[in-house]
Amino acid sequence: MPHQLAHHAYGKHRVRVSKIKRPRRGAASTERHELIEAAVDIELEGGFAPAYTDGDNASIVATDTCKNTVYALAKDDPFDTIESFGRTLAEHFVSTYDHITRAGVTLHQHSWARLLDCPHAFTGSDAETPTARVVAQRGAPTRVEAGVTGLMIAKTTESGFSGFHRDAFRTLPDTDDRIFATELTASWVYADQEVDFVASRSAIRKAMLARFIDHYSESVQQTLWLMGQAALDACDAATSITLTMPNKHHLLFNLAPLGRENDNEVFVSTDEPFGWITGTVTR
Ligand SMILES: O=c1[nH]c(=O)c2[nH]c(=O)[nH]c2[nH]1
Repeated sequence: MPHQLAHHAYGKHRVRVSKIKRPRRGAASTERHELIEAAVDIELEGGFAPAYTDGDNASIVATDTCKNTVYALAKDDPFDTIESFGRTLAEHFVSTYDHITRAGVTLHQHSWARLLDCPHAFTGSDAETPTARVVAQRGAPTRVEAGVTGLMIAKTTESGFSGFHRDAFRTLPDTDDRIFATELTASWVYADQEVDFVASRSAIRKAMLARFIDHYSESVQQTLWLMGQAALDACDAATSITLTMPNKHHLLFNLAPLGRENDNEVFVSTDEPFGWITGTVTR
């Protein structure tokens, strides 16, 4: 046979599920609710090759069934965190179906924060998104990663970029005072599953943000390295962390033709192209 199916996986993406949790039941207007919401991606690997190569669907757990599984288990599981719910889902697929060898579940949380002190009203924000990725694999421990994406951070000084490589194509001047703006994506791996996911997430987020502002940044690369170390120092349960920090350039606008000085005050923000900087820190 001239061709081989080198890799195959399938599942359902963007299954949007929300759950009202009612820790204390009471009258409708006073009962205190929690609202958790996520978009879930499911990817299954295993003995599905005949569906691709022979048109034999017998082994296929339909992507529609994958979708239904999310809602059924959202009912059965406490859905305390995206990490714990992701683990329930991933382990369900591997333990229920003999021919599924690996289930990857990725969750993006839509955060709802309580509106004033109302027991049943919330405000939402789509920017900073907590994430989780859980991989259950037959014969191996389940791997839980947690993270965040879309976390916008900026500082308006205490950042420069100088001394970088000189050659014929370099035009960027050295600077010792610039805007440092980025949209942080980070994900960290837990050593085992007996982790307080809420406390660990909070400690890592706080440590990364505190480190972002506690030094003069020589480059995005240096700050990424410092933030990664701070995250691991803040959470014994995390073994490694990957950060991605696009450089959201704010370029000094040339006001001279308009008869004005620009004393590091007026910038043009550009989306593209952007600097792309990533790194993984381990113990
Ligand atoms: O912090 C930075 N790192 C770079 O690698 C780089 N390259 C660039 O043009 N500006 C910056 N800034």
